[in-house]
Amino acid sequence: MLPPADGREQPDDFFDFLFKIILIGESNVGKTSVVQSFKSGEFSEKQQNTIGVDFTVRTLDIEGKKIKMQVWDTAGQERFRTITQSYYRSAHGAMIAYDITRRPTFDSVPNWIREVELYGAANLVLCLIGNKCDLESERQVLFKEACALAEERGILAALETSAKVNQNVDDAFMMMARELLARNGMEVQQGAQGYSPHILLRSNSRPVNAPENFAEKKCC
Ligand SMILES: Nc1nc2c(ncn2[C@@H]2O[C@H](COP(=O)(O)OP(=O)(O)OP(=O)(O)O)[C@@H](O)[C@H]2O)c(=O)[nH]1
Repeated sequence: MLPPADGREQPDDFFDFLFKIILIGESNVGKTSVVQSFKSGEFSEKQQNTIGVDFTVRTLDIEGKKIKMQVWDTAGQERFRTITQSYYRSAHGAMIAYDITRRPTFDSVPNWIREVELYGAANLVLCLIGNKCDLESERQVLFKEACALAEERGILAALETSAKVNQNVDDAFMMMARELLARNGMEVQQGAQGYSPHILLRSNSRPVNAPENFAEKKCC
């Protein structure tokens, strides 16, 4: 959408880019909490399990552009799988979340990648999110394991987040937005040098469903 040329105030729903991001992963890994943290910075210990799909919107300002992030928070429970799959196709980016304190939620990440490959659009950008990193003493998954998986599968970034203490949540969405802007021909800097040790940003990620030779792979 182009801004009015006469300098009039922009309406609330003005934006330069609209990106649709889907959050997927096993039940109770904290998808709804991450979205809430992104939207309002708030956290609640008690969350209802998501039924189907919930929508949230937040507008980011990146290098003078208004980026509307429409985030689809999906239910992790198996019984909603058919509903949630129908949302993959129109997503520009997908965040696969796991819980760093529950190994099986990380072990199932390849299944979620397969879902995205099956039902997602070409060129969909993928991020991996290890949530609940505030619970360090209960950790069952090392960050380097997530990094290795990201390298192996051509995932844009691996991040450890905490919705509870609002750690790295905004960074995850910012990275996704910047990558999508770059793929839309905008010149944007990722600024990865400022990120924490719980963030791996790969410069040569390969979009899901893109040919194998889209980008060369390199090791950590
Ligand atoms: N300590 C801690 N607890 C968290 C964090 N994120 C979420 N939780 C808790 O984990 C539980 C599950 O969180 P949800 O956000 O409902 O998980 P979900 O992945 O959306 O679950 P489904 O809707 O079933 O797919 C809740 O009790 C949250 O309070 C976090 O970063 N740290």
